[in-house]
Amino acid sequence: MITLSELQFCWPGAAKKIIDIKHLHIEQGQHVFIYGPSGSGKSTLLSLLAGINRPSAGEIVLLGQAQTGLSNRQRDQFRADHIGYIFQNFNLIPYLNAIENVTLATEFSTSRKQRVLQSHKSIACAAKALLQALELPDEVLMHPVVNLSIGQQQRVAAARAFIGQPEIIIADEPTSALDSDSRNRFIELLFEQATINNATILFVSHDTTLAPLFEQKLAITAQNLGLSS
Ligand SMILES: Nc1ncnc2c1ncn2[C@@H]1O[C@H](COP(=O)(O)OP(=O)(O)OP(=O)(O)O)[C@@H](O)[C@H]1O
Repeated sequence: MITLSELQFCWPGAAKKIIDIKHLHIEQGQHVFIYGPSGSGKSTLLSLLAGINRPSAGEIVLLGQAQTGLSNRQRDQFRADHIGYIFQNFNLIPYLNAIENVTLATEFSTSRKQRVLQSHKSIACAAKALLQALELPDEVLMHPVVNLSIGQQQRVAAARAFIGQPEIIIADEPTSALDSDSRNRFIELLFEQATINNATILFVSHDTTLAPLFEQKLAITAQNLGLSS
């Protein structure tokens, strides 16, 4: 569950607010498509939700936890425990293999590690199962990810976001380098994993042909923000 109230954000030195949201509520488990023109503030909004930047005013409540009162360290821990982030450029460690890249996400969160070990005999086994569910071929599991195709790296990035069942998955234009068949299949796989965990997905893309796949659409423009179903 995500609630934003009177949320404002202005980059230091900028003349006007880039984010100005009166109220927004997203129920747990929703798949939300966030779109808007280049420069409208989509990535800025994600950085606020992930606690990377702090709002200039207003409140973000994630999973019942108000984020404003948290210290930087507490926000970092909250992110490690509850948020899986799929970056546009994936941010994988190039010389580590696929399984190592995925297990890394649990190194910063005891709760994610414990959740994994409730259902798997090791973190590596869980990483392998997730990568297989996301259709990464077995023969590349042990290759350094720098040698993987873009579509394969994207699956590793998704598995890293999902391991340990974080409640919120943030995906910032993760499909921009893919053809339309691979794009749709990747989104289907994301939804399958999210449904297993009842995770909320916040998915940013320029590609509005993807919007019908999502239950909710969030349009961001320079002036306003609206949610539709
Ligand atoms: N670190 C920063 N410091 C100052 N201004 C920034 C910073 N990051 C982004 N901005 C500004 O904030 C505005 C919104 O940028 P943002 O990256 O959030 O847009 P976006 O909608 O994600 O764009 P795109 O679709 O091109 O990725 C832009 O005017 C940008 O120049």
